Amino acid sequence: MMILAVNPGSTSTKIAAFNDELCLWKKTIEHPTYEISSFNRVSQQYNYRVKAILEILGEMACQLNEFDAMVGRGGLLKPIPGGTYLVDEELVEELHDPPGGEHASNLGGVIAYYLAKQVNIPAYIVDPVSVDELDPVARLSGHPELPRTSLSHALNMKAVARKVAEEIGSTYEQVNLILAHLGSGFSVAPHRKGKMIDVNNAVNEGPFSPERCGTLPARLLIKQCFSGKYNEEQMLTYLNKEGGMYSYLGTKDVRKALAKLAEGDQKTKLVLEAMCYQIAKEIGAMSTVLYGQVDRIVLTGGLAHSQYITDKIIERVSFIAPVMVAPGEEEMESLALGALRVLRGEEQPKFYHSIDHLKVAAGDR
Ligand SMILES: Nc1ncnc2c1ncn2[C@@H]1O[C@H](COP(=O)(O)OP(=O)(O)OP(=O)(O)O)[C@@H](O)[C@H]1O
Ligand SMILES: CCCC(=O)O
Repeated sequence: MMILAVNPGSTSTKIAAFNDELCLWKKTIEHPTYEISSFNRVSQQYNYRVKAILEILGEMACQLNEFDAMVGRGGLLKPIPGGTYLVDEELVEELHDPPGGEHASNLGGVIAYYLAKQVNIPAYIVDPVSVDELDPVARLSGHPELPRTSLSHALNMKAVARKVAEEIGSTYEQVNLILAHLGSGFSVAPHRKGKMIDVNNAVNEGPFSPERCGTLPARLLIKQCFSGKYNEEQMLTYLNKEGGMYSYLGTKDVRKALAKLAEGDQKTKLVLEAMCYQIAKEIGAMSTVLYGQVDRIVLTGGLAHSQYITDKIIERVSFIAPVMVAPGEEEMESLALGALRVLRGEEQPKFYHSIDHLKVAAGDR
C-alpha cells in the first residue's frame, strides 16, 4: 500500500511517502516567517502549502495516482476518541473553521482530502490533538464553568505506546502506561488499556515547558490579566509562546540551555531542575490515576534526547515503574501506520460526524 502523509506545522510542512511501513522518503518544507505571516488565517495557507507539496512530489518524480491513500495530521476538532478518521466533505468543512480555533494541523486533513479527491482515493486523519478519552472524574477542574479538556500530543504518544507495548510482549489494549511527551510543549498522560484517561491539557496545565507556562498560580494570573499591561492575545502569547523556560532563560532551545549549564550557569541549573521536577511530579500524579498499576513510564519528544533531562526525571519516578526512553517523535510514521491499520482492515475507520461529541466531552463512552 502506498501512502502519502502530510503534517503541517506552524513554520513547516512535512511530507513523506510510505510503502506499507517503509518510509520511502521524507521532506520538510520550511516556510519563511515573512511568507507564513502574510496569511490572516491558517485555512488561507491551503494553496500556498499545496503548491510547495506538489513541487516536492515533482522533484521526487512521484505522481498522486501512485498512492492508495492520503493521511494528514488532524486539528482542533471537537472532542473525539482516538483512532483513524475518514475525511469526508463534512469533516473538511469543520477543519476549515474548527471549534478549537487556529492551529496549523487543521490543514492536514484538508490537504489530504483535496489531493486524494483528485485521484479518487480515501483520505484520513489520525489521533488529532483533540483526542479526548478522559474519565468523567478527570473533567472537573474545581468550577463547572471551567471544565478540564483534552488537548495533547496524542498522535506521538499513542504511536509510542503501541511500540512500547509490543516491545514488552503485549498490546496497547492490555497495558497501563504513563507517557510524557516532552517537546516545545508537554503532555503527560496515563494510558489505561488503550485509552488516554487523563492528561494535562498541553496549552493550559501541567509542567512548564520550553515555551509554555503550564499550571500557574490562579490569583496572580488574574491580577496579570487585569493589570492593563496585556490584552487577551498578548496574554495567550505570554502563556504559550513566551512562557516556561523561555521566560526565565530567554531561549526555547533546551540544547542551548544545556550548553549554559555546562558552563556552570546557576540560574540555568535551577530552571532545568525545576522543569524536570515538575515533569516528575506530574508523572507521580498520573500514577495515582492508575492506582499505581503502571507497567512502564515512557519519556518521548525532543527533550528525551538529553540524558541530563531523562536522568533528572528518572531519579524521581523510577520507584513507580521501569522507565523507557523513546527520543524524538515519529509523527509521519504514526500517520502512515494509522492509515495502514484501516487499509488492512485491522481497525475500522471512524466517522467524525457519527461521534456524539457531547457524550465524549462528558466522558460517556
Ligand atoms: N538533543 C537534544 N537535547 C536536548 N533537547 C533537545 C534535543 N533535541 C531537541 N531538543 C529540544 O526539544 C524541544 C523541541 O522538541 P520537539 O522537536 O519534540 O518539539 P516541537 O515539534 O517543536 O514541539 P512539540 O513536540 O511540542 O509539538 C526544543 O526545546 C529542543 O531544544
Ligand atoms: C496541543 C498539543 C499540540 C501542540 O503543542 O500544539
